[in-house]
Amino acid sequence: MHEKTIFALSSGSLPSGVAIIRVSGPAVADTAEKILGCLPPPRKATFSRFRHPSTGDLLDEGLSIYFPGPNSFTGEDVLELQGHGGKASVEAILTALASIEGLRVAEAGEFSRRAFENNRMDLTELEGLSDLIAAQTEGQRRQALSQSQGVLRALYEGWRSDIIQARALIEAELDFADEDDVPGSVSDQVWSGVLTLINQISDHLDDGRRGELIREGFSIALLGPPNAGKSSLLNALARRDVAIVTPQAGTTRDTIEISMRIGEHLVVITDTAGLRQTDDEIEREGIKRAVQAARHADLVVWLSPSDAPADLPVKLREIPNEQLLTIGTKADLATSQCEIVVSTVYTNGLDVFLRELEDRIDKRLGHGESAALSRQRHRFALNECSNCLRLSIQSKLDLELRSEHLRQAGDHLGRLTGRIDVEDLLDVIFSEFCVGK
Ligand SMILES: Nc1nc2c(c(=O)[nH]1)N(C=O)[C@@H](CNc1ccc(C(=O)N[C@@H](CCC(=O)O)C(=O)O)cc1)CN2
Ligand SMILES: Nc1nc2c(ncn2[C@@H]2O[C@H](COP(=O)(O)OP(=O)(O)OP(=O)(O)O)[C@@H](O)[C@H]2O)c(=O)[nH]1
Ligand SMILES: [Mg+2]
Repeated sequence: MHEKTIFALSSGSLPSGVAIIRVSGPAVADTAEKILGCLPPPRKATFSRFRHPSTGDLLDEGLSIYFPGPNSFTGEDVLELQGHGGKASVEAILTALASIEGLRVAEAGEFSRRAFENNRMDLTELEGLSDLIAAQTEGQRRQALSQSQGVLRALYEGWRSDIIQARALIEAELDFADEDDVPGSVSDQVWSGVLTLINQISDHLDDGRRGELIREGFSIALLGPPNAGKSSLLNALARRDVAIVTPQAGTTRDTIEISMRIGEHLVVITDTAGLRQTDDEIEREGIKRAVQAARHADLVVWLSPSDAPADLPVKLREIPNEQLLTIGTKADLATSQCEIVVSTVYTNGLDVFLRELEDRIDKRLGHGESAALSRQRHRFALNECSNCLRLSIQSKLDLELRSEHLRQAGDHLGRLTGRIDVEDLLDVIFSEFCVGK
């Protein structure tokens, strides 16, 4: 339990219709007495007057809710003061709270941190909560909500307890190794169970980075010869004048990124320098970056001008078919061989193009059918876990060593959910939180 009671404005920026100030910690009951004159009934929204604890001045009136611990968001006693969302009203209440002995302003993410420390949430749920607040698309919202409700926690804790169970059986076998009548079949079963687990983890990892792409954004690179209309298309998609467009070939050099929503998903679209042979040093650097962007993209859109069709250059032929979409541009000037054609002059074909993008993105990212890992941290830990499990099933190794590999495998999952030594990770995770969360 923490000594200090923390408080902060938990609702959004002011002014707002209503503002929610949360207080959490051992001094909550005392705080309620001082500000409200009494402790409101548990878990009931109660109309109250908020008064300054020493002067008795009326500060605001609103609703108060008391959540006695451990049945609260943080697991501690929590008091919510839901007042008017004026800057001065909120300031007056915060100042009054600060004047009470034992209370201090919460740091960013501190309410959530206490929820973690009181075992109300594990690390993956915390990350889900942080993602939920950052979510900008329906896909992100759905994934973050289910993660904050513990889909990954359930999966990883389940695996961890399987490993602990397996290790217990192996340890038992080690203890009885001197006795002649121990059947080998127990450990055979254990190792076949571990093999099943390795396969489950591998299926979970082998998801085309679905969860990470939902969270970070699906990346699309626009490539083509100079003057194909890449920057014009970027501007049309962004509906603003982001990139310079001129009739001169070789206008764009730096890569230019925009973020937008397509269907349920966040997408990052990169405009690039037109590909051609050139002696211009700056342009050459731009082309190098363009090729890099193409290699890192989840989808490359190749723009072939209808009036001067251009094939995909050799250095982009390594890109797999399903990550490539060729479209004809400047459809107003000539007929194109391409199935999808656009014209940014008459804004023709943009809707068909967008629908094709949406289809491809949805196919790749799905609709949150199964639990997907959402961070590289998860991928690293699961890979480490899996490596240890693979070592543990090597029958030529000493049984004691194999058991040790099992222990390490379990520890990697424990770090993933925050059950073991994660102090260093906490600061990283909470740095993403805002004050009041
Ligand atoms: N006013 C308000 N709205 C809010 C929050 C809040 O803190 N205050 N939340 C802040 O994130 C979210 C809801 N999160 C919460 C999570 C748990 C409990 C809670 O009291 N849990 C108890 C009782 C559960 C139950 O009755 O089933 C418990 O888990 O024991 C409250 C809010 C979104 N809306
Ligand atoms: N007729 C017609 N002209 C277009 C269309 N799209 C772009 N243009 C023109 O083509 C020229 C080149 O357009 P950009 O968008 O700058 O082409 P880019 O592919 O970005 O060119 P670089 O940056 O040089 O590689 C400009 O003059 C545009 O106005 C189109 O759909 N139809
Ligand atoms: Mg350009």
